[in-house]
Amino acid sequence: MVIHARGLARTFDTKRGREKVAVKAVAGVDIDVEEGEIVGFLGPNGAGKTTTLRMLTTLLKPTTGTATVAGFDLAKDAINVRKSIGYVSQSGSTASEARAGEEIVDHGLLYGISAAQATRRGKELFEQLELDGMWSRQPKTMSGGQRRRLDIAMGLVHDPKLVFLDEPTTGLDPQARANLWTHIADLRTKRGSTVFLTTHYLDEADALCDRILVIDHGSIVASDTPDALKRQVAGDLIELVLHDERHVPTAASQLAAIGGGEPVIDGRVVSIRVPAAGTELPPLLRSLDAAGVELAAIEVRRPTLDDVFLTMTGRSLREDV
Ligand SMILES: Nc1ncnc2c1ncn2[C@@H]1O[C@H](COP(=O)(O)OP(=O)(O)OP(=O)(O)O)[C@@H](O)[C@H]1O
Repeated sequence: MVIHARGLARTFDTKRGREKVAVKAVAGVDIDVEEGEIVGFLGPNGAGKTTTLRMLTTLLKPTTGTATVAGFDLAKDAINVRKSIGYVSQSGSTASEARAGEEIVDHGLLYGISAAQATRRGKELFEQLELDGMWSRQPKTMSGGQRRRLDIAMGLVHDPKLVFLDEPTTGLDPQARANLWTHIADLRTKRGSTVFLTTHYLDEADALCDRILVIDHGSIVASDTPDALKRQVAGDLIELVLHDERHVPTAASQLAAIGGGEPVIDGRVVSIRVPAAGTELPPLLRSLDAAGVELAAIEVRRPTLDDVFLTMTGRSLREDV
């Protein structure tokens, strides 16, 4: 287990007017992450994602709870935790004046590797992350996507096996996001890294993550593969468009027989949600045919993570950042 956290909690004391109030940012979470997994940590604004990440990366002390990260105890051995992980924060960490290569080497020195080692690793990472020719460039002259990849290179210069990425693609255009997804997936396939990332983007979690943890109001409300989450909450939608409205009752009773609840009827369209449409369709089509029900069209729609999120938290994720 690369991350094993139990009851991790953090309360902040803040002031509301003159009154002192305790804000429970994270209310006691259990997190297990296996080696080689890419895990997405999702939740609406203020749900507690960054606070959890800051605790797991030793930047913030938990109020209560315990964790081992990369095999070291978070409370007793923070130094070794820090040496074993990479952390790419939301804002990035590049100072604007230095050259990209210098920043990488400085970062390596910070982690206790030699300048020669940091240069070698840095150049290798620049190649892997499509930053060839950028070694002597100032980060402020780079595009958003290039700067984000430079942030990631900095987080990887000491060759950590566990990488934390806080909203890695926020603010990038769709093409740069898709490009970064490839690089994040490569971290696992080419380097065997474990990746723990926070995101607001459901499509990102869906495309990239083996497993998704959903946090809401400081508590984890779901942990599963994207597919299982979608099946669990929403189910697939089967929609039959009939040639003849007179066949609606027959079609409806056959859909009801699948056992997914009451079919919804709208003119010549009869639909139902079922856990997994793939296995239901062949027998359904045969029995509709046998009953003489002619179809004009059939549509199957898989639920999106959006459906899942809305069902679970009653809130939608901020998609526009
Ligand atoms: N230093 C702090 N002092 C007081 N309250 C804080 C502090 N840091 C976070 N909080 C509060 O804790 C809660 C969780 O914040 P956190 O930043 O972890 O959420 P998040 O899920 O990362 O949100 P976002 O998606 O906006 O980054 C919020 O209510 C926030 O206002």
